[in-house]
Formats: sequence, C-alpha cells, structure tokens
Amino acid sequence: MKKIAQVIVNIPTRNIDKAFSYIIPDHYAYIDIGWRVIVPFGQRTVEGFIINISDISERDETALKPITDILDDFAWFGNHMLKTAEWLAEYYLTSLAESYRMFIPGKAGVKTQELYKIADSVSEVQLAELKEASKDNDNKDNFKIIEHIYKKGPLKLSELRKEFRHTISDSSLEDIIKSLLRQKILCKHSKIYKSGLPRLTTVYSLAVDAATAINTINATSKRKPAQLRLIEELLKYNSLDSSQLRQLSITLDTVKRLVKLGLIHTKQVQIIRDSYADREFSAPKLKPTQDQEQVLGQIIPAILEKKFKSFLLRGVTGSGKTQVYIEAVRTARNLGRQAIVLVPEIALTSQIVSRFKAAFNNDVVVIHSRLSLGERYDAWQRLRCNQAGIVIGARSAIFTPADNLGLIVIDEEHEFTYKQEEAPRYHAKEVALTRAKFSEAVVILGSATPSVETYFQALQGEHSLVCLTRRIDSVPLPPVTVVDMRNELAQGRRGVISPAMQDMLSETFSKGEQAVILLNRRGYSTFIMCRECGHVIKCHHCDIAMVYHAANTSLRCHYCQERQAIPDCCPVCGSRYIRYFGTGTQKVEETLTQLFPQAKIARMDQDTTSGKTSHEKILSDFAKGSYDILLGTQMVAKGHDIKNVTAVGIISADTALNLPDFRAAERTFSLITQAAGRAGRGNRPGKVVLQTYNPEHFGILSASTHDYETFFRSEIKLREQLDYPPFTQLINICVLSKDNTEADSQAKAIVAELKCTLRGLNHTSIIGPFPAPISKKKDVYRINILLKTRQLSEVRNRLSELKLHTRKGIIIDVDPLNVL
Ligand SMILES: Nc1ncnc2c1ncn2[C@@H]1O[C@H](COP(=O)(O)OP(=O)(O)OP(=O)(O)O)[C@@H](O)[C@H]1O
Ligand SMILES: [Zn+2]
Repeated sequence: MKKIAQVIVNIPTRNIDKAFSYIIPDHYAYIDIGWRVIVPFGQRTVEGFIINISDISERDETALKPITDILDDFAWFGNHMLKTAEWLAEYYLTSLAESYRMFIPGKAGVKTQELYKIADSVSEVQLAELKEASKDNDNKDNFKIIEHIYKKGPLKLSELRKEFRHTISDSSLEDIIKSLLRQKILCKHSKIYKSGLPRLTTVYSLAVDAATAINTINATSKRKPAQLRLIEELLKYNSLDSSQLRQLSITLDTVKRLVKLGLIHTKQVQIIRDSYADREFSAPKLKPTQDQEQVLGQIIPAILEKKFKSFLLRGVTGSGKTQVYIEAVRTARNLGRQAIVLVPEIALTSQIVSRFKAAFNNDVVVIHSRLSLGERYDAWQRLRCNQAGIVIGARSAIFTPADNLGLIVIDEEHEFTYKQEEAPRYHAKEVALTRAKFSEAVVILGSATPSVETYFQALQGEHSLVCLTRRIDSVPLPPVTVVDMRNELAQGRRGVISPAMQDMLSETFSKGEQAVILLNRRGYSTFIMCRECGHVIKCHHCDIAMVYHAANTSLRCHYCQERQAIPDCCPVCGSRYIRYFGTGTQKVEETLTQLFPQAKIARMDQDTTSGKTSHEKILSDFAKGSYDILLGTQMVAKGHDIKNVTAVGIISADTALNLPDFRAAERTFSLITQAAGRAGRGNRPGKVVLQTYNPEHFGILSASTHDYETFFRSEIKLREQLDYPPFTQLINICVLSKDNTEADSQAKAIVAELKCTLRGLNHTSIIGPFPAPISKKKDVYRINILLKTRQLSEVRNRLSELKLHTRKGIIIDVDPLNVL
C-alpha cells in the first residue's frame, strides 16, 4: 500500500511552520524517515525532509501530490539528528525549516533558478495577433522579447538582458516582462538543481586480458604505439582516471578508440575533495602525564560505557588539555564511534588542528568557512563512508551528520563565538549536550576560564568536574605586575606603554625571546570626543561611535561601513578641542617602533587579517620567530602555544569592563587570564604586565593571580543578587522597524501581549521596552524587551503559542550573549 510522508519544506520563510503531506510514489517505496526529497510546493519545486511516514487514506490519494525526486540514496538524517533538530526549533523558537537545514551543507540541497517562458495558454493564433500588433511601434520591444523566448525556450532574466543589451535598457526590459506576466503571456518557471553533489570522474580499466588487447590492437589499428602504451600503463596501474591520463600524455582519443573496440571499460567513481589531503603534519608523540592520566581515568570509562555523560575539564593555561582530548578521541575511535571537536575559530587554532592531524592523519576532517560547498559535502561524505571519523570545526560543525557519535569536545567552551548571532540563535554547547543525550555520547567542555554558567552547572552536578591545576612539568604560571595607570598619569607619564612594560620588553628582546601585546580595540585612536562638551561623533545610521582610521584619515562605522570626514570643530558646541581618544593598534605600533627600533612587529587585527589566510600566516610566522612582537586585539590572546613567548603586555584591560553588559567582568577576567596564559609555556619563565585604570576590580585582581575560583565566587554572588543567569534565564525580544514610532508602539503592544500571556508565572519578569544599546543599526531602529525567568520551558511554551517568532521584524534570542 502507498504511504504518506510528512515533509518539512526547506524554505526560509518563518510563517510556514509545519510539515506537509506528500504521497510516496511506488518507485520510491523504499524511502523512509530522514530522507531528503524534492516536492512541489505551490508554484514552486523545493527540497524537503521527511520527518514522518503514515498510511494513506482514500481522500489523501486524490488530494495530495507525490514526491517528485530524491536527493541522496540514503537517509540524510539519522534518528538523533531529527530529534536534535526538533529540539532546536522548540528551544530557540525558530521555524522547523530553519533548524533542520542546519544539517545540510550550505543549508540547502538544491538551487532554484527562475526562468521565463511563454504561458501554456497562449495559442499560435494569439501569437500571430501579437505579431500583428507589434507593427504598431509601441509594442515592438514586447514582441521581440516574446519571439526570442518562443524560439529559445525558457530563459533566465540575465540571458534576456544579454540578448537585448544593445536595444532595450535593463529597466524597460524588466517593465516589459512584468507587464507580459500580468497579461499572462509569459509565466515564471522555476528550475531546480541539486547542489553540493558528489563530484564524479571516469575511471578506465582493462576489459579483457592483456594478450587479447595487444592482439586486437595489432590486428586492427593504425596508431599502434600510443594504444599499446595505454595498455602497458593500465597493466602497471590497474586503472587510470582522466587527470592521470593527462599526466601520462595519453589522449582521450586513444582511450575512446579502445573503449569502442571493447578493450577498455569505463566506470564513474566519486572523487572526494579534501583540501588537507596533501599536507604533512608532525607532532611529538606524548605520553600522558600523571595529571592527564588522572583526568582520563574518569573520562575514558564514560566513553567506553556508551552512555551520555558530560565533563567540564578546567585546566589552567598550558596544562595540556589538547592531549586529553586526543586520548579521549582515540578511545571513541577504537570503539568505532565518531567524534566532533569544536574550536572557536579554525583560523586561530591551526595548532590544535595540526596536533590532531599528526595523531590521526586522514581520519580527521577539517570543516572551515573557506571550504566550497562541494568540499563541505565531501567532508561529510568521507564520514558517511567511514573514510574518516573525526570532525574538527567551528560551531556549525556540531551539525555534522555523524550517525554513530561517541564524543563531542568543545575547546575553550567559554568563547562567545559558540553562540550564533543569526537565526537560529543557537549555542553550540547546548546543541552538543542535546545531541550527545540522543546519541548516548560523552561531552567534554574544556577551558582555563569556564563560563560562569557552565562552572555553576558543574558545581550543581550537571557536569562532572575534572581539573588540571598545573602546567606541564609544573612550569609556574607567569607572575603578573599590575600597573595603575591613574598613578602613571598623576606622575606625568602619559605614554601608552608604562615604564614597567617597557622594562619587561627590553629584557625579553635582549634574551632573544618574544612578546605578545594585547589591546582590546582597533583603529588608530578609536573614537572622537569633544573635550569641552563630551560630544562623541556617532554614525547617523547606527548610533554607535565612529572609529578613527589613520590610513585614510577618516571616520568609519564598524557596523555599516559608513565614512565621515573628521570635523575641525565640535558639531554641538563649536569647540576646537575635538581630540582623538582611546588607543588603537596602529598607535601602539608607532610607539613600540620608537621605543624598540630593532624589534620586528606583527600586527594582527581585523584590518590586517581581512585576507583569507592572514591569521594563520601571521601566527605561523610569529611562531617561527620571524617577529619579536605579536601585537593585536583579542585574537592574539587565544589558543596558541609558542614556547619562546615569555612576555605578555596588556595595554588596557578595562575596555571590556565598560561594555553595557552584565557579563563584562567575566569577559574581562577571561580575556586577561587567557592572554597572560600565553607567556612562559616552555622552559623559560614568563612575565606579564597589566595596565589598568581599575586595579581594585575583582575581575582584574583575580585574573592577575590566575585565580578562577576567587573570581567565580565573587561573580556568582553578584549574579545571585541581581538575579542574572545562571539563576535565571533570559530571552531577548528585539523589535525592528525603519520607523521609530512604529517600533515603539509595536514594542508596547508586544509587552501588553506578554503581560497577558505570562500572567501567573512565578519568577518571571518583563524588562522594557527600552531602546537597544545600539538603538539604530543600518537605519533600522531596535527596541529590546528582555524576559528574565526561572521557568524557561514554560515561558517558551507560551511564547510559542503566541507565534511571536513567525512575525516579521521580530528577533527572539533565547539565552542571548549579546543584547547590543
Ligand atoms: N603529556 C605531555 N608530555 C609533554 N608535553 C605535553 C604533554 N601534554 C601536553 N604537552 C605540551 O604542553 C603544552 C601545552 O599544552 P596545550 O596547548 O594542550 O595546553 P592547553 O591546556 O590547551 O592550554 P591553553 O588553555 O592555554 O590553550 C603543549 O606544548 C604540549 O605539547
Ligand atoms: Zn553605521
């Protein structure tokens, strides 16, 4: 009997949020839940995912349309992937399509192309009439277009543009097409292509034994030498593909002739693209230390048990967490299970990639943003056909279609990059924990500075806490000297580099060692403020301070790229004391060059790393010793392990403290601790100088002693007092509109609705509406409503009934990390 499939159609429209039913035709009777299919949807043909199958009723048989095609010859979604996708939509209040498509390379398995064709209802007679009418001048162009489409068949707009580029302007062409569509002479026709499919190549091999081949050639052929050589090569290599043939200078003609004679046969095989395939990696084989053994002693049994369990691995900087991950992954692989390793950013973490590659070779697949769609598809394909079992990638790699997942590692779990700031606004840690539950896998969350929420959960017993409290070989953590910049100023020292930092640097260079200097800003001097009236020059579109760029002496908005000239005087009070404020990397670079003319400086910030490989290149050149100083923004503080770095200078530790965000202290603590942790990782002691205007701040004090526990105890008290996460959970609702009053009234209306919906719920409050800290972005006004609750799932259920997330101009962010 025929069956019905419930299909989620993969179109990113938020107001369609349910599955649709289609008939499974007899020739696809074998397809099942989790398959990707192609279905008609309204006027269109789209990709869909089967999430359920049921029996057919008589009524369905006539009312429903059939599935038209399939995309793969296997079920793309395993059972736990389907469950994870369903959970994702529910938890983050996004549409089903938005969450299922996360598991597809490029988020879609098909590409659609709009074509224009003559409507079926148009008859020859009508065409003749139109031709007649076109003699009248006004309609000449119309008929030219009709005639062309009639002759050529369905065409793309770009093809029409090209054809008529000399005779009809683009805008009138579009007008004419619109009018012909209205008159129903033309109609739209969408054609779909399967995208990101396996790449195939033809492989040639002998179809008969060599003697037969040679005899046949000798008997029939004129161009014997080339043909005989081909047979010889085939005997040597067994089979050859076209690129190998090219290398051997054997022409396709020669091959074809022998195919025709039936001496050679051809086969299509899939080529799997792997951009790391030819690269060599090496790393010393390390025997786990006693501390690592002790931690692994808890993790490995859990992996062997094939049951869900999560660990928080808190290990000070340089304690050898990577080696723990490697041993854990080895255990999962020995069981034949797969592992996903998440890192904050591939470009900044090439060292961890190299270590895994050195340990596991081609069993590792690296997913990064530079992969083409096809390469991404192939990476996943290698996993499916068991050519590889370990995936390393940034947050989206958590959606890797691995069917037999045994372990998920999240390195530097505190990093904010694990949260996606566009729909679906998921946090990779939450997805990982959920996926691991469904697949009975182990999760390791690793960090020297775990997020306050994760550590709290671990103390509550949600994760098993395992610790590495010492660096490898008990190398001491570097001592931190705190310089109070207020004192410096009081003593008339206005330089960006304090004498203490200068001394540390000269000593470092005199020993041939290297330094990292961190500055949490970019630009020359970041913003421009009037010293008399305090006015700050802001972007007209985004309500955020414009950033000064010395390279082209202009001001630029980092949100919308708008440029402005630098004013001579304050636009508000007219004062001429409109001065550069703040310090940027370029200015620090200038100062360093003056102080240490011999030192070679590598600057790493968003300006110098816009090229594709520049992050990796700068870091690897620095690691090789081509530079003395690595200077830059946050990115210089992360993940690298360079033994010759013995000094770390932190120029201004306070910038993050001033952000309008309850996590400001946490961000500052973790940034300083991570940066300081880059120093002295080899056998030479490290040193850190930390400049600050807030030396009493508990975040800065505890970072200066690498003291996570103390930081956590102070921070968690504040969170409890203010009722912030982890004691509550937040949902941010942002209302967007180009019209300020409209945004305002809509926000007020939503608050009224929320009050009604959430009535009677304890420990739940509605804060706002208030303008977002960045109250305007790209000319769109933004108003926030913040929900704070201890009953997230109930609040989510009620919001889901309100269907807020399907409305236009509303962004819902569950567990937001950033409400700017
Ligand atoms: N068992 C071992 N024996 C010898 N050296 C080791 C061992 N394990 C790790 N190391 C070395 O210790 C150094 C620090 O390790 P790793 O980079 O993994 O630290 P980490 O804990 O990830 O630090 P961070 O959090 O600062 O990134 C590396 O150079 C690594 O090669
Ligand atoms: Zn702007």
